[in-house]
Amino acid sequence: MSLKESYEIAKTAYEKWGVNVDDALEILKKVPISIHCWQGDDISGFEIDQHELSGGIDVTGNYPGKATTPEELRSDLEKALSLIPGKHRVNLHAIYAETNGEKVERDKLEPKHFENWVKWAKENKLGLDFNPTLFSHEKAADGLTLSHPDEEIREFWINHCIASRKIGEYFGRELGTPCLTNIWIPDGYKDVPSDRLTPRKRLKESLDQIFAADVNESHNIDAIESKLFGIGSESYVVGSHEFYLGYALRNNKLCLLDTGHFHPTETVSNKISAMLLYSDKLALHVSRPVRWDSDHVVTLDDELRELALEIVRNDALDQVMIGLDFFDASINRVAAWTIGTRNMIKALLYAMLTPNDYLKQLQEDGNFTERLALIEEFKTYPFGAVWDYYCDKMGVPVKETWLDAIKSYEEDVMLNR
Ligand SMILES: C[C@H](O)[C@H](O)[C@@H](O)C(=O)CO
Ligand SMILES: [Mn+2]
Repeated sequence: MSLKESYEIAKTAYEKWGVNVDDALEILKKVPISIHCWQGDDISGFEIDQHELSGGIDVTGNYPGKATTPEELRSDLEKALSLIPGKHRVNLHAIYAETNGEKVERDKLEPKHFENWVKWAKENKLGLDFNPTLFSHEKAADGLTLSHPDEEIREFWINHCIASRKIGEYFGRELGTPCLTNIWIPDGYKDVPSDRLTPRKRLKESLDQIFAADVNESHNIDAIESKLFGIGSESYVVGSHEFYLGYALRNNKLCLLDTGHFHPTETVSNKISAMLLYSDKLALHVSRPVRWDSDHVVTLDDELRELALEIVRNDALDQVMIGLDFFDASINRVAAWTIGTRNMIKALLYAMLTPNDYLKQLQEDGNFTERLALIEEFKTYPFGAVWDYYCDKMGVPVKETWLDAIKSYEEDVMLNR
């Protein structure tokens, strides 16, 4: 049976429940996923004096072929993008600046240090997002940055964040699509603190200074990312969820929810509807925590589907900015991007092929038997046939055939580095 024939059969099955499959594919095509560049080089970046990864995060594995230059990283991203249906965005960290062999301190970074990325994004019709890098640096050696008791250190990181917002503004202006500039800091303590309030007061003041700098909001959107704990900040993190939720609501900033940054039994899918009642927009770092914030490659698991369902059934595709955040050095890094991003898109498609209005009505009517029965039956509806047809229509490999492209690229390019 051809892809088209299987698709037509699947379409009939979904349409019986009022799902317009063609419309769903049209909508899906326009949903951008922000793909994080740092999966390609284990968050090393291209600074002249490379620092060891810090900030309580870790990349494990030594799979060969890691990108070590901006050209290699861009080439790897292009390969992954050629295997992923749709038009997407690329998310950069400040450590991916290109400074022509010159040492430029992070607080002195300028748009010109990202000209190559912008040129490349234009050529590939991509939007760019950005993050200041407040880790892997001697001024973050004790795990404190924007909440540091030392004013000079705080000042350095405040200036880095302001510089980053200006770089974000430049991306947005040049590319005609606003850049999401997201601030994540590692600040916290290994052991039980004797004062939780003072560091939070300092972080609040630092953020106020960062956001006081004049940056055009139509080109740059500010986000702040919370965390529960990291390696070395097990007992206390200054930028907790409650801290940033309060700050974002009061100051009209976006909260960025990383799916690995909460208690293991807490789910981000359950937070979206609550937060959207009070904020117009929020952002995601979709990751897969395994026992801790391990940043495993995103799989099509229950929580990913639930996350996508919450975005789709609440009509929030324009309100939730979807980005990814995982890093695995134990497998081919281009394959990691491809698997994780295809899964995110698959989850959105799955959500769009669910008869959400009907299921909502069943709940309103108190018909929980039919609600559960249908949710379960839809898990084995011919979703795969629609996905395969979509990939084919979008000109990317169908099913696992994309692996062939990875194997050739690994042999011809990655292993020769
Ligand atoms: C590279 C990091 O993952 C990123 O900056 C941050 O978003 C994070 O999730 C830290 O745990
Ligand atoms: Mn994150």
